[in-house]
Amino acid sequence: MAMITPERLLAAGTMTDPTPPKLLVDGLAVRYESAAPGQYACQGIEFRLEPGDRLTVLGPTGCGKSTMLKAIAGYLPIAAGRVEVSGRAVSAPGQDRFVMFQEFDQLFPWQTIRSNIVYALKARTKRRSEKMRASEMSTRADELLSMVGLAGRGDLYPGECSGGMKQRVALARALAISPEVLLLDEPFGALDAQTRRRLQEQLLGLCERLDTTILFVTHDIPEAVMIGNRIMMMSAAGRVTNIYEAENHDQVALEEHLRDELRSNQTRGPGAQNPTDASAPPKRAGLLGWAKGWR
Ligand SMILES: Nc1ncnc2c1ncn2[C@@H]1O[C@H](COP(=O)(O)OP(=O)(O)OP(=O)(O)O)[C@@H](O)[C@H]1O
Repeated sequence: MAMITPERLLAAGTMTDPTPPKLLVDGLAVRYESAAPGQYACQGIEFRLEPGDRLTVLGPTGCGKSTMLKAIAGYLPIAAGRVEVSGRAVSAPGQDRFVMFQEFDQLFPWQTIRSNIVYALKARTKRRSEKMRASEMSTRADELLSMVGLAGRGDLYPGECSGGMKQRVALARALAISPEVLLLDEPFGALDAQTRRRLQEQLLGLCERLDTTILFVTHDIPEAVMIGNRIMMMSAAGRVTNIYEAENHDQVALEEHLRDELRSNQTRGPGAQNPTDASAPPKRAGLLGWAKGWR
């Protein structure tokens, strides 16, 4: 059974923590307009991430992982609960969050990959009212390209890049924006196994180096365990069933356990996406900020 530590008491809001978490998701529920009354794509989602946390999200297909991510990004309205970044409520997209999707076409095709990154640097300096000369931006863009294994390739256009290269550029661009929270929705899903592995390693290295907070949706259990310091499992009903602290578990045993849990979560359990009373807010998961043990 999981111990109640001071950290968990803090997380549960029973003590006062002066520093707001990097990302707070508290009782989040999202409903599409076309859905039946009272039917939520995800509901009762609760977690909090501190700087440098990497939460990976697993769950059966259609359980609401992308929906949750889009709501956190501010692209979808919140039906219940709240989302905060560093204590600021999220109600629309903002530069404090950056989303990276699986599609390779997030770059401006008419600009070189270096210019794509310079564009992001301009956005960041404007947001922070910083000053950076054009030559500095160009140098910084080349540094970022080197960090993702694309040294000396800055003059290429997106149309001249492979899928894996474009995802590297997208990653470099995300890092150039330097968001408070990086949201990734199966970013490497369409890549071959070798490229995927290399990008996973690069992402992990960069996140550790830059202390980036990430929320990473994936279907791939080894990827979830490799990237995440926390792994969140969702049920077909769009609810959180468990959050694991990766470091507390043997990697192989955890992967096996997650495989079993994912299999049993395929079936829609009690409290599925259809609370009977449409006006009532969906029930909370009761997992805010702490990881349920499974041993
Ligand atoms: N634009 C939309 N309009 C209406 N319903 C939607 C829309 N997008 C998704 N849904 C529904 O919301 C639910 C959750 O979908 P979502 O894409 O978030 O799941 P997911 O867990 O990310 O799926 P997958 O693992 O297959 O990518 C599904 O029942 C889906 O049909």
